[in-house]
Amino acid sequence: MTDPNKIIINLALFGMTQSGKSSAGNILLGSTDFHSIFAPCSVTTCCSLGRSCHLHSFMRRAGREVALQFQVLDTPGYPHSRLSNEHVKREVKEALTHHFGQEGLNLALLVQRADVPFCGKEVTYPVQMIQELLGHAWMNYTAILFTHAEKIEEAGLNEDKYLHEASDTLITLLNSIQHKYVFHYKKGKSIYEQRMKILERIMEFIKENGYQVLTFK
Ligand SMILES: Nc1nc2c(ncn2[C@@H]2O[C@H](COP(=O)(O)OP(=O)(O)OP(=O)(O)O)[C@@H](O)[C@H]2O)c(=O)[nH]1
Repeated sequence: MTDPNKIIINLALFGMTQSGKSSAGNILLGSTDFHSIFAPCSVTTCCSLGRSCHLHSFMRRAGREVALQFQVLDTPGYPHSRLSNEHVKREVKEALTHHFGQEGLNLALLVQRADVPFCGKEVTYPVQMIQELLGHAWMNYTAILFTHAEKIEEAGLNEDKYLHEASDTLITLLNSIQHKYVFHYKKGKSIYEQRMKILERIMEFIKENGYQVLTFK
């Protein structure tokens, strides 16, 4: 029987090689489960699922504290430096079915470096994979997690200015996903504060979507 005082939130990370998926996954989980390292090629080759500890004092329902647990699926970069696009797509599809087939996916996070312009053919590949694997309702279940956001501040911009000056491709994508985005700054605040800021925002998106999930067969 499901425990009414516990909610499991299922997230999947998508993005280009070295966009910061594993690192973002570790922040979300509050762990170092995923192997995250700088490399001039793709590091992650298989999908893997990480689970966070239960988070208390984060959410209340009907006057009672609800424990939240996040499950995060890390995926290989797309495009990948060694694996074909077909291989990566198959791997991710199988992992989604295996881990979230029944329970369902709450949110797909497109992990995108804020310091890499969102233009050209390759940046759209991960979006295409999300569309193919999530189906026609993909936009209700997708948010962008911008990594390397500290570069925005270093350039003397802020989030609003950055988005105002963004490429047409990014603006179109943001419009399709109803402006669901969050910036990750890898400096300043403690890891705990960075984590809470991102989790709060993600929970807002999930709540706005009525806690609906996408299942995979
Ligand atoms: N400065 C900065 N570095 C970051 C940020 N996010 C990730 N990195 C670094 O970028 C490098 C690659 O990060 P990963 O998390 O391994 O990237 P990935 O997308 O999982 O990489 P692949 O598995 O190769 O596709 C690591 O050295 C991270 O520490 C960020 O927000 N700011």
